[in-house]
Amino acid sequence: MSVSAFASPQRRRVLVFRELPAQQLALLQAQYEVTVANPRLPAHQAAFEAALPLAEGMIGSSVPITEAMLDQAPHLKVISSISVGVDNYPLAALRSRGITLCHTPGVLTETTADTVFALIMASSRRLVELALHVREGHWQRNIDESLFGRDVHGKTLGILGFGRIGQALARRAALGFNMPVLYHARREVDVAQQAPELLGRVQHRPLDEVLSQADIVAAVLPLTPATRGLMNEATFARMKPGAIFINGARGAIVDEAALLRALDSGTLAAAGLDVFATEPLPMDSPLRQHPRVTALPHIGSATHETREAMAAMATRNLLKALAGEAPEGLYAEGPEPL
Ligand SMILES: NC(=O)C1=CN([C@@H]2O[C@H](COP(=O)(O)OP(=O)(O)OC[C@H]3O[C@@H](n4cnc5c(N)ncnc54)[C@H](O)[C@@H]3O)[C@@H](O)[C@H]2O)C=CC1
Ligand SMILES: O=C(O)C(=O)CO
Repeated sequence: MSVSAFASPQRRRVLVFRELPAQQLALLQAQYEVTVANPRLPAHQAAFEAALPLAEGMIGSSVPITEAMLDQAPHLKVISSISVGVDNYPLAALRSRGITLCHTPGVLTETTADTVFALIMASSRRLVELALHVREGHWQRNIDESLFGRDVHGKTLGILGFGRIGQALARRAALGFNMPVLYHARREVDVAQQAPELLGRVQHRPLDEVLSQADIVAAVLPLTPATRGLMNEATFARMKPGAIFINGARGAIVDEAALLRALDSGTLAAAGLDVFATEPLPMDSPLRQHPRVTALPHIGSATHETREAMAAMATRNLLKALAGEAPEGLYAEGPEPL
């Protein structure tokens, strides 16, 4: 991606802070003066900062937007995130400044649930480890039980967060793999109304019960002040000995040092992680090399189809919101603060 600006003083300005497909960029350029500058790239930082003072709209993802940036952007009306998670945005500051936040719920739900289920399979059946066993030439005779995995079908799945992705994950587990599902969420879901196909197959339980009864626990809830560090020394200790932990949410919901201790003490048999406290995962993180960790580079929604759908939805959101119309992906905080 190159830093680009198409100057024309009278047009309203939009700042694109992460790569956008050409088609979406063209839609923006047809109506707005567009600067493309990703502040995570040193070569783009100056252009990003120079664009803030005139920007009315911003679109992108994976960049923490700070109050200091908002201070530099007095004309900003809309931020359109190419993500469903909104933990990169200072929600209270946006609210108090009257800046609209949009996101991309729904279009990535099924793909992210696929990724989380893939991590469940990979961690339980040791798929990555055993594929490397073949690739590295260690398959010289039939494997013995030291390399056996664990069944997935029929095991109890605990889901932390039972919204769009949690319910899509439950469908895969309950309907495809005959797994009883326990879930922990801020409130009980009316399954008969929202997911009738899961009636009788999922149960809402307090966190402690989900942790102590599930064979596999998968986190798919947002990162908020209430969920930061949710999985820590005490909560890992409540999990079944030999259980598997999967994180498809955000890295910071987990105390990574406590996770490593839980793996090394034998509390956890394995962990499957798509997200990390620091991304990309630092080279010296012990999670990179741990034999019982399957680590992915935050690919929950990373398919061609889904990333295109997210970019298209985020672009529509931005154009609508800047036109003063109601965008499909308006981020609205629920009745309870996050
Ligand atoms: N790994 C990846 O690439 C991806 C990760 N995600 C993460 O997944 C999250 C969930 O996405 P959706 O299912 O679309 O969201 P959603 O809003 O539909 O569902 C969130 C669920 O979490 C629950 N929840 C929220 N705060 C809670 C708390 N303090 N305690 C217990 N439960 C709580 C809610 O009650 C709800 O059941 C996103 O916020 C994002 O962080 C989303 C997409 C891709
Ligand atoms: O949408 C999100 O929140 C992601 O993590 C990436 O798709």
